[in-house]
Amino acid sequence: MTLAEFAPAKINLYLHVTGKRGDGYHLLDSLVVFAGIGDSVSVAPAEHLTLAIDGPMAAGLAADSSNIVWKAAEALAARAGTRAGAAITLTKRLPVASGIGGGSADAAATLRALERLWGITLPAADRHGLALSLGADVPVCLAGRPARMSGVGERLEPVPALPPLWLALINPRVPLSTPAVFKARQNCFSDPAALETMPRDAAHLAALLAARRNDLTAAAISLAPEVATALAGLAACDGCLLARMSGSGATCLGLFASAEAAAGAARTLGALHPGWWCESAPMLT
Ligand SMILES: C[C@@](CO)(OP(=O)(O)O)[C@H](O)COP(=O)(O)OP(=O)(O)OC[C@H]1O[C@@H](n2ccc(N)nc2=O)[C@H](O)[C@@H]1O
Ligand SMILES: Nc1ncnc2c1ncn2[C@@H]1O[C@H](COP(=O)(O)OP(=O)(O)O)[C@@H](O)[C@H]1O
Repeated sequence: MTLAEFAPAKINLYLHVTGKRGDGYHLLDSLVVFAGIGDSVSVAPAEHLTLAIDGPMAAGLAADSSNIVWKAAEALAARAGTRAGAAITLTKRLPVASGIGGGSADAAATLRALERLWGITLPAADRHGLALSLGADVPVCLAGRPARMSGVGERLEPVPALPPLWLALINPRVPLSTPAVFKARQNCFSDPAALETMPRDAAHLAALLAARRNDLTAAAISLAPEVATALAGLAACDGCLLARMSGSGATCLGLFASAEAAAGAARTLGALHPGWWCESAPMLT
């Protein structure tokens, strides 16, 4: 018996840094959605824990206890008090350290898959705490649906229904470390900016988002100037309603009202920048 879970890319449609906690973690306000492109995690019964990694982005990722998939499995086993093992396979399609939460999505998919394999149902608060202990982005990835994320990532609220939307996702293949980007930013803060109106369509959503920002963009560009090139390239594509960086970068997203327009942008930028990761996908609603 093998059980598989999809680990979709996490996209920050806006990301405001609203403050800083005493422990150095930043307070955020973000509209988080998921894309129909991602990694996958499959699990099968086994006596011990093992991890194998395949897929186009597997290179350089260690299949040992430093991998967040392994950490998620160990943390769940400890919390549930089980000594069961599992043979885990991670198929890595998302670029590593790229602002689209690949590791967080993998951790969340691992928790979901192992809960099924091991027959575990944790109380909701324990499950949430376990996810947060793995990373600030893991709770939203575990919830797996569009949400307003605040606090350091622990507060999740439902958002108004979002219209159909397609994304071009462009990564210049420069890994960016999340702590390094937070460290490089100017020490100023934004107001929270929840979406209060239900967007009529993709263009309306883009207009609402245009009044918001990703507050980590300047810091990411200071470390990886290619981010600015990706944003300008996306903005110049036919049908691009908004170009923005996701998370701490370097992946940038273009918002489009059709699958064809998003795919066209990914093709155009892929042809201009061989070696960049240029994909398109629907937003999952
Ligand atoms: C910035 C965001 C936005 O969604 O996305 P990514 O760029 O990672 O995809 C996330 O908050 C990242 O979440 P995640 O990658 O899980 O962060 P963690 O592993 O918990 O923390 C890594 C480091 O990032 C910084 N950090 C993270 C989250 C936060 N709210 N404040 C922070 O200052 C801290 O320096 C921390 O040591
Ligand atoms: N399964 C995993 N996938 C991606 N990165 C992982 C994984 N396990 C551990 N990591 C480490 O986590 C760091 C953050 O990676 P990732 O989650 O892809 O980035 P981001 O937080 O920018 O979206 C990387 O530097 C990588 O070494």
